[in-house]
Amino acid sequence: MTERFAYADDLGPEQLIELTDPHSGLRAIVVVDNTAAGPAIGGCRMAPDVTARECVRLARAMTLKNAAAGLPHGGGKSVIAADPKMPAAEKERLIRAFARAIRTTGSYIPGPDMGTDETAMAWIRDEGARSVGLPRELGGIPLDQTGATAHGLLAAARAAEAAGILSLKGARVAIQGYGAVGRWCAHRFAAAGARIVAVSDSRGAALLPDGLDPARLDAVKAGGESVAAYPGAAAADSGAVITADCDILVPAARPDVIRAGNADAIRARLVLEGANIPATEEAEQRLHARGITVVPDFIANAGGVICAAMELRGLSEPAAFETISSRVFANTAEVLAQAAQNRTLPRAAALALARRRISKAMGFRRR
Ligand SMILES: NC(=O)C1=CN([C@@H]2O[C@H](COP(=O)(O)OP(=O)(O)OC[C@H]3O[C@@H](n4cnc5c(N)ncnc54)[C@H](OP(=O)(O)O)[C@@H]3O)[C@@H](O)[C@H]2O)C=CC1
Ligand SMILES: O=C(O)CCC(=O)C(=O)O
Repeated sequence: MTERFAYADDLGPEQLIELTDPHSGLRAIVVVDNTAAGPAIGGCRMAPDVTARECVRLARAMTLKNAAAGLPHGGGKSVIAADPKMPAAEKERLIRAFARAIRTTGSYIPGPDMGTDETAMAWIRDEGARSVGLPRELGGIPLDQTGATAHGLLAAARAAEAAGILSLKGARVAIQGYGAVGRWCAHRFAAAGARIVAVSDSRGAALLPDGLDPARLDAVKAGGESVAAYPGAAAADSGAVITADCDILVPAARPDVIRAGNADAIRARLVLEGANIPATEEAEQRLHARGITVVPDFIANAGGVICAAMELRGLSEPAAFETISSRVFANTAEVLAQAAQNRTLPRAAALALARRRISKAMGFRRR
């Protein structure tokens, strides 16, 4: 029996649920990690190669993220094992089957994540389940369409700038992933005076030391091509972005892309974790030893879930965005200051911050 509880520790997970439906072909996992602070919020991911372990790790990242951001929410996550690029009608059928299956799975509220978007959240709501990150027409603040997470990542960069790590103006930025998070990062960092020197998607990368224009990147993607087709840029493998010559690296795609095997080749001075769990523990330690600052995922990419929580409370879009920048800036500043003072990794400082809040919330529970 013990192998059934291989993931359990002092925080969770409270629930790990496998969902299958032979009729629709649904195969999904929901993990509700910890609900001491309130109902669990976390994205619903669709990818062909997701695992239960990945979902457990992602749900834990949400527990830490929501606590660090001071939200009255616990952490959860769900993964649907399927190709997100399947025909639209098939995808809608699968998401709707997922929604029907989670109507009774307790305390979990999904939002958009890799392979899902605002429309998917609307289908979930339409099937009678809860969801956040809804289209405006349903009273939502569409967090992917508005770039909520990138807004927070820029605030994290500004906090790093205030801590004297680098200057944003003229900084060379490399971004892995050109979806909801990566694309908006390109736009926001470029607007803040940085230069986007490398970008990738699932099919390849584009590198241009003089700078890629986000509007042209959008046009390339809108034409159905990979960013690697950007006119005048050097095309490379998707992975090339990780070790590109840059000042700021923003991984904004898959887990564990920064690992022992490539950590020593990273040339950035600042890594802002836009993706969830993009670096292994060993890799973060190696980067720290080389003087590279890593702002951990659950601090840097909290913009999306802050937006989702503000939507649930009926706040306006400008108020939600103001909350994102102030909370992500303050948390990043605090984590960097604590890490410098205690000579620890920023992740260690961030964990201490989040765990303090979770412990307090858990202290109010019946024993
Ligand atoms: N959406 C949000 O608000 C939030 C998302 N995150 C995290 O950010 C990450 C990205 O999410 P999101 O932007 O929503 O996802 P999307 O599905 O919108 O976009 C994912 C992007 O990653 C690209 N991609 C997939 N595999 C690879 C690969 N192996 N190498 C390079 N690029 C790849 C995709 O390529 P292609 O364009 O070819 O499909 C696409 O451009 C995830 O880790 C997610 O959990 C974190 C906080 C909030
Ligand atoms: O609810 C959301 O979609 C955003 C939260 C999320 O999944 C994340 O931050 O990874």
